Amino acid sequence: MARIRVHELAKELKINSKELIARLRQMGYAVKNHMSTLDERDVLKIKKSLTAPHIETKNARQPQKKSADKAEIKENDFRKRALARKEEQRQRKEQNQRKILAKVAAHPHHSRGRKKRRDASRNTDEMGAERKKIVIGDQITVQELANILHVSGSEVITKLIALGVMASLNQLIDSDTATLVAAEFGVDVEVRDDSQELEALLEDVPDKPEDLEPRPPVITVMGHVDHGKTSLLDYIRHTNVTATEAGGITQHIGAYQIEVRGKKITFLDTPGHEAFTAMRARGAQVTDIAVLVVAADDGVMPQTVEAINHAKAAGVPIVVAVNKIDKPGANAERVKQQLAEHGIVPEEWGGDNICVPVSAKTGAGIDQLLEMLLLVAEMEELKANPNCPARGTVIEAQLDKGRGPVATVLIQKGTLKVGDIILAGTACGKVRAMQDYKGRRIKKASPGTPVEILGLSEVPEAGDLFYVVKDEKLARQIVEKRQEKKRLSESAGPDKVTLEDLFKQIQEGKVKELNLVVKADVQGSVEALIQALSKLSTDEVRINIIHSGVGAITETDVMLASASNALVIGFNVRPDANAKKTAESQQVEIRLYRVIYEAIDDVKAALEGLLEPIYKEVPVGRAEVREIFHIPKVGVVAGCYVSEGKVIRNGKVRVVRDGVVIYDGTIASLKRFKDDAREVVQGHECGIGLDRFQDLKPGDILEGYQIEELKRELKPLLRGD
Ligand SMILES: Nc1nc2c(ncn2[C@@H]2O[C@H](COP(=O)(O)OP(=O)(O)OP(=O)(O)O)[C@@H](O)[C@H]2O)c(=O)[nH]1
Repeated sequence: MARIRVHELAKELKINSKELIARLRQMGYAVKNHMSTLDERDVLKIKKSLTAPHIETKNARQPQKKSADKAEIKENDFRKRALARKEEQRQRKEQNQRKILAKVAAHPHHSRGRKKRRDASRNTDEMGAERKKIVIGDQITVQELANILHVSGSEVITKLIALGVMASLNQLIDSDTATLVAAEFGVDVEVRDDSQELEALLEDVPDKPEDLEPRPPVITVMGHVDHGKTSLLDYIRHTNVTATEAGGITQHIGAYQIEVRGKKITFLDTPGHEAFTAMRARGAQVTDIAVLVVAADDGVMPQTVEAINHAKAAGVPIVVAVNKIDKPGANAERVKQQLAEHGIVPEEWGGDNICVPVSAKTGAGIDQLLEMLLLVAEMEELKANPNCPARGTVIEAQLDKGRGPVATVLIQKGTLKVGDIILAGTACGKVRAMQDYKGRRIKKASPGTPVEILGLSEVPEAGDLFYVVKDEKLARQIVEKRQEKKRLSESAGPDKVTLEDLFKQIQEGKVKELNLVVKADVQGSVEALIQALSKLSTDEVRINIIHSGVGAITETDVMLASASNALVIGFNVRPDANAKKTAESQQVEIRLYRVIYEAIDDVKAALEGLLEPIYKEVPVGRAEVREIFHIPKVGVVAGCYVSEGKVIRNGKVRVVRDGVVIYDGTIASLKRFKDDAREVVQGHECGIGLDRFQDLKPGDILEGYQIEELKRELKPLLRGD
């Protein structure tokens, strides 16, 4: 089925992409940005619903509104729509209430009071005369859905299983799935996610070309250990910053700026591709140009290759500084040759990469290097609009005893001013004070500038994006929603590609490239794997080996995979302890193999959709109901005999009467004599209470079961080890 991108549809509908995205999200479509795709069927539905007249259009047509400021209308659009919806909902609720009361009034027993009235309303629902409606966000945990549906968690899980979705109580399900489940209970769902509407307010609006002005490039220095990254950064700082400033740098922040022939260059002060990729893994892209430092006496080393691949994966241009040329054993030509083998071809050899021989010790070549950075910046046409509310990225942040949360931020567009209301991650506040990299108090900061700010409510994380927003109330609302989301999604983890769900994501158009990081014990295996895996590319999805190397899987490999949404394939190697930990926290899939063709087969099977996980119901035990007790306030408890296996409290259970399943739910209470028991094994008697089921009879059979995800017959150990 043909797919259309959101921005194309927006163009067709003559509205801007941002507005369309917000509308689509309100309608329950999980669109990420203007490049997200929609299938034809959805497009038809969307067109139909968006071209239908709605409240705002009506209002806009009223003559008295004509004079209203269009820009203001747009700005308040989301709020207005939310208010209109709320009002509509309130009216509907009132209407329903009236209907229900009218029905209750017609009911002969209505005078019996409240309880009856509640029952009456429930009956009306059950009869289908009035369908209940619930309002949910774009995702919800199984337990929360069960709560608002007033059913047990296990009932929701059972419905989910029937829909082919395996989820535990704490797991998040999307609104589409929740809608299907609710429908099973005769309940309609309205999907309304304020947080998305709020977040949409933060979305970047593309600037008009005439508003853009050149901004300083932001540079990260990378390279193998001891090749001179820190020395180079220090040399540049001292010759270009300290020497001109009496007293030098009083306040050291995570980045600094220099000026070359009146043009500024911003250097990030944490060298190395690890920090660079860690930021990227958080969704922040701050670096414009990578300076790859290679010691001329040592040549290309493993971390040089890593740095190259990390920069390439980020699509950042690389300028090579061939360092230590003052040393006797220096051989810049050999370095260039080695670099060419890794796809970094010097300009003088017809390639794209500028290589500058330098010495961080004597300073030779450094001016030329800076000139070259400006040249590349010019070619990259690095521009930003300085005249809009500021936004950018947190470079580093910490809690200062005296000053509270302190964050170094890089302004990426707009101008940040003292007094602005900003939010970053789950922190917000008013900018109380700003300092530049020299520790000087400043009142405003323009794009490309690193500044240290005070005034945030908590310490944000490096890599958090920051935004200036209109008012503190809005900032707090967004932060609250984010905190809520964070709490909810902690159990679910981020949406990463796994081999298991690769096919699904390909089908949904979410994945067009499968990025892989390949590690093996020897170079021969690395090459064999790369060759065979690369050949698996299909029309739908391209296999992209973003990094490969010999040796254990490291934390850096995992961060790179996380930043690039890649899987890690290890052949005869293991992840080290940090890599394992990071893989867990970042939800990166590491697949380990001992036979090359198994790795190939797996990826192939995943591409063809043959790697679907398999779920199986596993019996746990059986109990027979011998006697029924009616216990006041508790309800029905069945005196049972465990005839097979065991019975587990909170376990799933089915009630079978005369071979027919009459209940499917959860064991709510389990007692052995008078005491609560976690489980009761075969040959013992126990008391069992079921969740929301009272109709037990002697002779009923209780069948306990569990749902297990079957590991496929994969030899390798998956995800960690
Ligand atoms: N002769 C000479 N020595 C250099 C040059 N650049 C750096 N060094 C020396 O090389 C060693 C390592 O330099 P660093 O700047 O610490 O290297 P690095 O890449 O930052 O190292 P890590 O932070 O450990 O990754 C130090 O002893 C420096 O003095 C250079 O251009 N010439």
